[in-house]
Amino acid sequence: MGTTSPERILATLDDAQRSAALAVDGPVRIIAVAGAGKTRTITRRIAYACASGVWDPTRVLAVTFSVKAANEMRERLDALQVPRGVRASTFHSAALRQMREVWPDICEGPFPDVTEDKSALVAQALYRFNGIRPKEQPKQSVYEVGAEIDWCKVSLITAKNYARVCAATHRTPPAGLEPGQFATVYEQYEAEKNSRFEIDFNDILLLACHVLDAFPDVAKRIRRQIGWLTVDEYQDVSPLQHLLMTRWLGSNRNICVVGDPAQTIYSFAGATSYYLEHFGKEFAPLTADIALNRDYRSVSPIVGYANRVLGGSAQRQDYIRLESGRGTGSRVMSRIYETDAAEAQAVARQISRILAQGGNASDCAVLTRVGGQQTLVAQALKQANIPYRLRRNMNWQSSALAGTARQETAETSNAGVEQLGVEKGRVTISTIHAAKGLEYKHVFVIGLSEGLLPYKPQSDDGDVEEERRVLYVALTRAEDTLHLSFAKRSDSQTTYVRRLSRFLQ
Ligand SMILES: Nc1ncnc2c1ncn2[C@@H]1O[C@H](COP(=O)(O)OP(=O)(O)OP(=O)(O)O)[C@@H](O)[C@H]1O
Repeated sequence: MGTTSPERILATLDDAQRSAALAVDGPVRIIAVAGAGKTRTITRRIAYACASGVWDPTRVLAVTFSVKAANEMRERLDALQVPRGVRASTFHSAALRQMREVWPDICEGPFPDVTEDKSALVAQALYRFNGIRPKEQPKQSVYEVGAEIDWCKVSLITAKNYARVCAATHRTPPAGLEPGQFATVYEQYEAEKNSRFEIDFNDILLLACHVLDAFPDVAKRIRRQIGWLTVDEYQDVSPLQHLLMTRWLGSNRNICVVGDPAQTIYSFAGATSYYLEHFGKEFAPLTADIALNRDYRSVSPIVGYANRVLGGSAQRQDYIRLESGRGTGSRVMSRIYETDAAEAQAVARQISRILAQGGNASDCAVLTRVGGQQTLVAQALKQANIPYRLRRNMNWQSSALAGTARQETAETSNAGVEQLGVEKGRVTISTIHAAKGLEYKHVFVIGLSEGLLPYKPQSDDGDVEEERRVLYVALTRAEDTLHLSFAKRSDSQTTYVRRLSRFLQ
């Protein structure tokens, strides 16, 4: 395979992207709005530094949060003919690989198994606490307790500290438990896991932090493999991931972070844009601090709409205004329907029209706040003989482990493909969270009413702000046309009338 010349690698970058790619030493922050080409910029920065001989490819690590994003990065690096030694992976798979590699030097026994069934551990922990047999534990409680244990771990909160954190932050434990009771269940979970000689996903990172702290020789070996570290989606880093990042670096300052504070949509799971915002202080002085504000993805009416949604925020000073990198296009369409079924059928009709005009099904996406909204849309597309696939986000952390059979998102599809031919593909019906990082020519965002977006009118301002960012992520997936809608009632029998989402008023 030939190599691409350093200058050719930079050829398709604009001035701001180019200056980010040229800053190959020391701490670099790139704040990029949606569609600003951050993936393009960081992959070309890596390719340029390797091709020009400044970086040793075998010591380059780029981490991101999902298997999908890591695969995408690897594909782009391959396309740029970056030497194989460059690693693009998730935090979890990078840490797991390191731990498996060094384990024989620090421990006699085998490396523990990564648990395949966290719910079983949680159900067992609840059983030890309340005496209800694991199989009879309410599924919702098991899910919520599992999510809270994850949140504690990524937030670096131990069972011992949990009650204090709840008191200080007015946090309510899940499943009707008191803080002290939840702490007991959390302890039981840890005990059950240890007794099975298993670790969970967060333990991989906790273990890596511990090994890097406690075994200086091993730490030196791991750090030698990470000469240049790039962290993508840095607005979604958790305190645990940040801790690991600092342990990987040691005294090394070759760190590049890239992210968008307006796309933080995982705060509920412990992610925080704090580290992106404070990177300048933490790693001062920075070699480069670059803002990419040109959206190359969306036509200007969509960019204008996304700016309006962010502009309505009390935190708008934290977000960067988008500039359109493309010309003008169709205006954003907004519609109100009588019922959810009418909304779904209208979306199917509009997609039929796009297809009749020669469009591809794979260029269309219907985005929903929650998975439950997808059934009616799927039925309507099926009735209209339009092939589709469903994307739902699984637990975002368990999706972060590459090299297992796990998929980034749960995907199912209907069998109508032969109607259109494979080359015309399928319409994507996706939750907004699962569509993060993706782009489609035609996007339909449905259910834009109070209660659905923002999801459940929430009392906490922080939660509502996160919902605004979720909407922003949805809007900025669209390239050419954007269709917004909501239905007044869930069905014709319901008397409760929904109101338009506050974000669109
Ligand atoms: N300099 C450029 N010139 C032309 N097109 C560009 C340029 N930079 C990026 N693009 C295009 O803009 C779109 C978005 O780029 P990319 O997927 O790299 O963005 P991103 O910043 O990672 O997106 P997001 O954060 O919204 O997920 C892509 O279609 C890409 O090809």
